[in-house]
Amino acid sequence: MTSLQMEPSGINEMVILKAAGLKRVFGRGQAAVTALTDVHLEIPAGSMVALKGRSGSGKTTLLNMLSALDEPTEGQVFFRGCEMTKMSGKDRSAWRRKDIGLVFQSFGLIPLMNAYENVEFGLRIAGTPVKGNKEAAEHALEQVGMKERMRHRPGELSGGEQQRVAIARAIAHKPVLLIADEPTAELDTRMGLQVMRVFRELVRRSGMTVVMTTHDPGIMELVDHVIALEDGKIVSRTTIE
Ligand SMILES: Nc1ncnc2c1ncn2[C@@H]1O[C@H](COP(=O)(O)OP(=O)(O)OP(=O)(O)O)[C@@H](O)[C@H]1O
Repeated sequence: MTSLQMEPSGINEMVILKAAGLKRVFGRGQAAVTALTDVHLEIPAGSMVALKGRSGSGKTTLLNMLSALDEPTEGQVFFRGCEMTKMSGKDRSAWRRKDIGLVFQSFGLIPLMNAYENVEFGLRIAGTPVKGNKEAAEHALEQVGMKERMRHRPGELSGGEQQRVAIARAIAHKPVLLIADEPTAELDTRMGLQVMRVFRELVRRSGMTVVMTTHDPGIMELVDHVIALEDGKIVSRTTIE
């Protein structure tokens, strides 16, 4: 492992996401909690990056800033050089729907819908035109190795398979950036590795960028860069050789 320089610089085509001077304070006065402070980073396009840190270190808060689900108290977030923190809420939502896929620890599948219906429904609620949705949903399920099981409901699938369906739902609209909050936390080691393999293939085949949080040291070895947080600050950046 060597130290990774991800200090802020000018607009760089190879940088998909950049954060400059991020700070996030929740609440006011005596009850104020500073969840993030002085965060600068650059995420290289087509890489897998893990944010690590103890519970409460600010990982989810940072992911929420990077995906524009939440706004920083101070600082800026740039996507391909374009400042997201300046955009209106409406424009940010439109950007998120088009360019970002979101994956969560708890899968979030609808129990009464089979795998295919979950993915296709995800496309519909994101406002993707219905024409082409069937092909897009099937292609996404194929990419995660779940096409054969697409008529199965979540209750008939293992945790790892459910998470793969959730990933298919997140990538069906072909986002360039996948943001995943503890995607392997509910899974055993073998299934966690399956999910990581799926991410790796998405990066390799379609050049997607994956930014995820994790507590698991085994998972961290499988990414390209690890950013460690402590008390809301970045304390180390490591490139995995
Ligand atoms: N909406 C909120 N209101 C007040 N404090 C918050 C809020 N969200 C997060 N925090 C606080 O900000 C800090 C960072 O929380 P965050 O969820 O980002 O940590 P985390 O590293 O993702 O933790 P975990 O691994 O447990 O998910 C914590 O002290 C948390 O209590």
